[in-house]
Amino acid sequence: MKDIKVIGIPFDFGQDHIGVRLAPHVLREANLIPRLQNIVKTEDLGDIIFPFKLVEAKKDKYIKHSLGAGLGTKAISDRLEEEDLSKSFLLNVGGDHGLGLGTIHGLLSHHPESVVVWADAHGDINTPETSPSGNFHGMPLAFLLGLSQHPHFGWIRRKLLPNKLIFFGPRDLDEGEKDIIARHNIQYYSSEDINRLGAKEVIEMALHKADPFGICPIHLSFDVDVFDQMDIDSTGTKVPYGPKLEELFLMGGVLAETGRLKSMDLVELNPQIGDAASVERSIALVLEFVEATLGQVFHAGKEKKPMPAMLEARTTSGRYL
Ligand SMILES: NC(=[NH2+])NCCC[C@H](N)C(=O)O
Ligand SMILES: [Mn+2]
Repeated sequence: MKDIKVIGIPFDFGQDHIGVRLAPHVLREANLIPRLQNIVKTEDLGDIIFPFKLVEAKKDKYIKHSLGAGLGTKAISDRLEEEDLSKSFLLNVGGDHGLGLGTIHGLLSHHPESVVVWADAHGDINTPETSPSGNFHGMPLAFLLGLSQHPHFGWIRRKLLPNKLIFFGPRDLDEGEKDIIARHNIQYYSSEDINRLGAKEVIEMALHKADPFGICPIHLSFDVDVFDQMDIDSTGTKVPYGPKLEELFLMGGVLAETGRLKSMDLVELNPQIGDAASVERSIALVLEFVEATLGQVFHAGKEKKPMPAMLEARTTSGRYL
């Protein structure tokens, strides 16, 4: 890989907060692009444009904003499909996690054998029928695996195989999700597993099971709510008992060191949640995670840079005392 391509995806049809659509903008304001330029040549492809959420004329019984979610994810997939990614690392900056249907569907056209690591406090694998909330950001994986049908998602034509999916850090699963995960035998490592077995060991074991020959490209779909709620404030669906900061940074590093990490979603940062200081801390932490992971993708084995935002989060969170 020669360079990084960044695409902003202010997709917010997956849940009710509108602040997530501001994240690509605030991350650029916080110097996302120059910081990546320090690692390797980086091109900002700009944003995919979506209409604002409208009050739904007729409420869908199962999926809120289903028309926006269906058309929006199709637009994302089409956009990524036409992009030349042969020499580039792709960073998709969301937006809510519903966009993962679009990004991964689009990426599967380039790398049909991809392994997907879903780092998240949640499963995001509800079908419209099992979803307790009707929020599409809790459903993208069920569509990707071909477990859900809906008229606004009739465009879906690729499938992610359940054995290519790895959950890292989930701790808030709905009953229907637990069923789906068990039925399809999907790899699942909770914060407790990670703590007990070690982040490096867990991720290596998981990759080995998903891809025994170690040849498949890897996509990391990183929901910032995978961080413990004490470590990050500016996200819409926080959950306690997350993996430790070090464990998450290590996971990013181990994926990078395989040499096969080709793309990443960064989702659910919401700069409208939390006071000014915690918004600033959240942004700094997220940027540092991206920087540390991509630093390892392009300069594996080199000495790591100091991580002030992580240390700051450690001292303010009260979790590591
Ligand atoms: N990407 C997220 N933050 N997802 C939260 C999903 C929460 C819950 N499981 C639901 O289906 O509504
Ligand atoms: Mn998620």
